[in-house]
Amino acid sequence: MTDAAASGGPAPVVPALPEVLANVHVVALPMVTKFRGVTVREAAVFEGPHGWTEFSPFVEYGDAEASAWLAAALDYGWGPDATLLRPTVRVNATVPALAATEVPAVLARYPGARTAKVKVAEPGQTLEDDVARVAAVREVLGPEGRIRVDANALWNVDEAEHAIRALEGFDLEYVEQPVASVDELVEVRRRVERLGILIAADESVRKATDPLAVARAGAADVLIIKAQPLGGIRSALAIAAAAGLPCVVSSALDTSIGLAMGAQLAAALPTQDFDCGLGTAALFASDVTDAPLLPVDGAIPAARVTPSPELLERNAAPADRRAWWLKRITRCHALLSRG
Ligand SMILES: O=C(O)CCC(=O)C1=CC=C[C@@H](O)[C@@H]1C(=O)O
Ligand SMILES: [Mg+2]
Repeated sequence: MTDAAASGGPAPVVPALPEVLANVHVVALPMVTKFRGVTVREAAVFEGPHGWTEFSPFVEYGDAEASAWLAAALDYGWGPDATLLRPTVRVNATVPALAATEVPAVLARYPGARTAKVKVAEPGQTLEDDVARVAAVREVLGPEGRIRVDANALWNVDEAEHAIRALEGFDLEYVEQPVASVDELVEVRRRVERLGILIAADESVRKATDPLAVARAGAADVLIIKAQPLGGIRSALAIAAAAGLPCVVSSALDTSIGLAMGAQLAAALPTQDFDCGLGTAALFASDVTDAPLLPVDGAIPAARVTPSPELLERNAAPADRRAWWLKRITRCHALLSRG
């Protein structure tokens, strides 16, 4: 779990449990395409005095890791509002590890996006599949488009070097989490430095005990920061400031309520050199609001989202799943209360 306090972050805001549980809706949102093995995304959304907020750690995460996501939800609903420096945030298209033939249809879901993030290194697929997918994206975006790839730590150092060389001709903006550990990132970065390809760290920031270890080791050129896993907007801003590296805010496959939290984090960063991975409402067949944060002209607004009661009802998770989420919130709340 990320320790926000250890990185100089703000003390968590923890309202009493009955206040948190007073108005929890658990939803199960269908997706248009499988993404990181997920076809139905479960999330808990609830209302604090500052507006609607979201708690949606992936179901396989343990309580210690999930409690950082609860800290984020509570901070967004109960804590102070972030100071926003821009009203909208440019987003990238997110291309799951699909066949190259499916790429044009996926990109069409992100009107105006000039950047695409392409998933690679999917188990059961080959480097040829990745090359074909990236080629198809380059074909649609044209030479001016920006392409980044995300391996989710699934390569070893040699595989990463080999794959990056195979993909080099597509003019990559950066390679996200090619390998798992900070030491391996350092080595891959050293090996591809001469190619002028940047390395970004994602899991090494959001799943690390010390989210600043990457920056200290010089293991990446860019940090991927996510509001929920990093304990909230204020905590993520503190990590970004302490790291001193360019940051790309990305979604956690949140509903539009959580995406708005991410958009506010992005809008509060002092600089924004890269498009953000916050266009993922386009991967959902249904959301919690009639006005989901779908990209328009390649951007989404950095404004809070209020759900529609009809959609909360229509997308409500089954009773056993709702009970599971309420227990999870209760356990994570206990961990946060203990400090
Ligand atoms: O960054 C994007 O374009 C979209 C978000 C995204 O890729 C992710 C969201 C949720 C879980 C992660 O496996 C994944 C990522 O690795 O960045
Ligand atoms: Mg990633």
